[in-house]
Amino acid sequence: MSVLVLLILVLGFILLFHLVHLYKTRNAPPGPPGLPIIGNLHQLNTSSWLLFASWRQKYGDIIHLSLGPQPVIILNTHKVAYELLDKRSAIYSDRPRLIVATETLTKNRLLGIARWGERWRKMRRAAHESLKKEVVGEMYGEIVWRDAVLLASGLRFESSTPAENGENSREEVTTTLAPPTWISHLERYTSSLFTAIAYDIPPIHSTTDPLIRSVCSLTSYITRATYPGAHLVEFFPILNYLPSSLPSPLSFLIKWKRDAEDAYTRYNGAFESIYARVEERVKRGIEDKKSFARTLVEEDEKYRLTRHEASWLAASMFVAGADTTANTLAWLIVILARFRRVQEKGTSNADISTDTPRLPRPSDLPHLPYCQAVIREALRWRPVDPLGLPHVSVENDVFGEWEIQKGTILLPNVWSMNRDVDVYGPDADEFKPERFLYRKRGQSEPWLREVREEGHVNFGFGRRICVGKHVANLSVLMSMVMILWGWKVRPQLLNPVNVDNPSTDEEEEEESSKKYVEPKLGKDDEVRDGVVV
Ligand code: HEM
Repeated sequence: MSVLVLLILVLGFILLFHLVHLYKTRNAPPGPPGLPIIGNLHQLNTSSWLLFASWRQKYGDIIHLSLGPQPVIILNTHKVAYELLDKRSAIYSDRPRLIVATETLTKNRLLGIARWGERWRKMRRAAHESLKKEVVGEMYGEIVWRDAVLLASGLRFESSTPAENGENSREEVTTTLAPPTWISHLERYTSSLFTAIAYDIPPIHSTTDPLIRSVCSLTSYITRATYPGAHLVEFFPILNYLPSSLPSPLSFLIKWKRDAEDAYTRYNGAFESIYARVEERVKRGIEDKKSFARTLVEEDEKYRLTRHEASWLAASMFVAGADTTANTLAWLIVILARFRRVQEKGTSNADISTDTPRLPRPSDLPHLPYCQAVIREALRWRPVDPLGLPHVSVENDVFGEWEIQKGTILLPNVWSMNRDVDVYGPDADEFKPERFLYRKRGQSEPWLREVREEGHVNFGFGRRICVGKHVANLSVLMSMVMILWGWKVRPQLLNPVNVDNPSTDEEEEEESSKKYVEPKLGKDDEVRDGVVV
């Protein structure tokens, strides 16, 4: 009898919860129906951007979902994203409450996931002023160049075999790198670059350097912790009140807390001590190159950051920059290997026309429109952040005929926006750098088209737009140009003949390219734990 009463009570509660939910969302934008309590949680998968894009036909540009009690809105087009996230950014610039990643692991001091408020504003201002387009080239151009040289030359030292010298003075070398190796080169490069930008520390040469491991481990901890469904406590915040030491068998309920608190102590110690070293050098008047941390120390009166905030802000640079940039470069390598024509055009654009062959310099980059177009197209075509970063509304709002409740999570579907045929035309799915180029009458060389936000939305929106986008563009372009200048990138051969088939005959080349292992460009194989793909 009592079991029956309990069952009726539970079912009654579920029904009541569902009715309240339906009432609250009666004016929300359209979306797929969900189940009581869990809403649409069961429909999410590891490439939800594809699912959301497919829902566009049925429900439209703006779609409402419920993840448990959490209202979520998917923005599938530029138009709705600009209307809400750009034009109304005073309402839509908070981040979701993340008990593990934001509150416990980073104490709300990591800029990318910090909640909207006074601390975020202070940190954002300091970051914005030190990473503006006008200062980036001048402050970090040399560091970016040095690390790009190290990346291109570093690729040479694994299983390199000198080939016959060509007629020109460049020695030709063939290197075969398995994916984990070339990807770890990219990770070494971006960790080295962004720790140098943050603190002006010497370049890191080894892929197994402890600093690299630590940067990668924090980034992957955060990306895993921010993925929806990663921790039960995000759906049941009451678990946050359990003491850190629960006896077994209940201790698993609180393991996330012990792990995140220990990790916070470790990372905080490392970030504060590296920042204190920069402070010490500034106080002693030691002349160093510019670095982000150095600017924060020198301008501390202006920005009014505590040391705790400043040291986490400096760390925010490499946490936000290293993984995104390494993955963008990884896609570029796949693209260069896959599209030979693109590589050839890029190489002739990067082979700077001087009489003496020399390494490309940052000052050459504005004169390489084809290479710039390749970067834009790579970001558009294979966004490393297909669902951007979530924004949260801080007020109730009305958009057209719909209501958007305070506390709603808005997910910009970058993937869908970057492939919108209404914006890019019927060839939106194709990799085509030429879409960003045009020719002036009477001139043979192409020019880079002026387009809004470089023709893609990978860097996000409104007041939370990527603060490091100018450094990202500079470093990705410099390193790609350096790789093109020094290397030919080829997929590994199934049959190791014709590595560099000099044939110019189209058909023969087409035939020989069938012997290459096609790099996988499937839609389902691209997820690497978390929000960065
Ligand atoms: C290709 C590389 C990169 C991509 C695709 C990328 C993308 C993004 C995106 C989508 C956001 C969130 C925007 C939004 O909320 O609407 C973001 C924020 C951010 N990015 Fe980047 N980023 C890249 C490189 C970098 C680099 C190199 C740095 C640092 C030097 C950096 C620093 C940041 C920071 C600090 C934030 C947080 C801003 C805030 O929340 O106020 N990013 N980035």
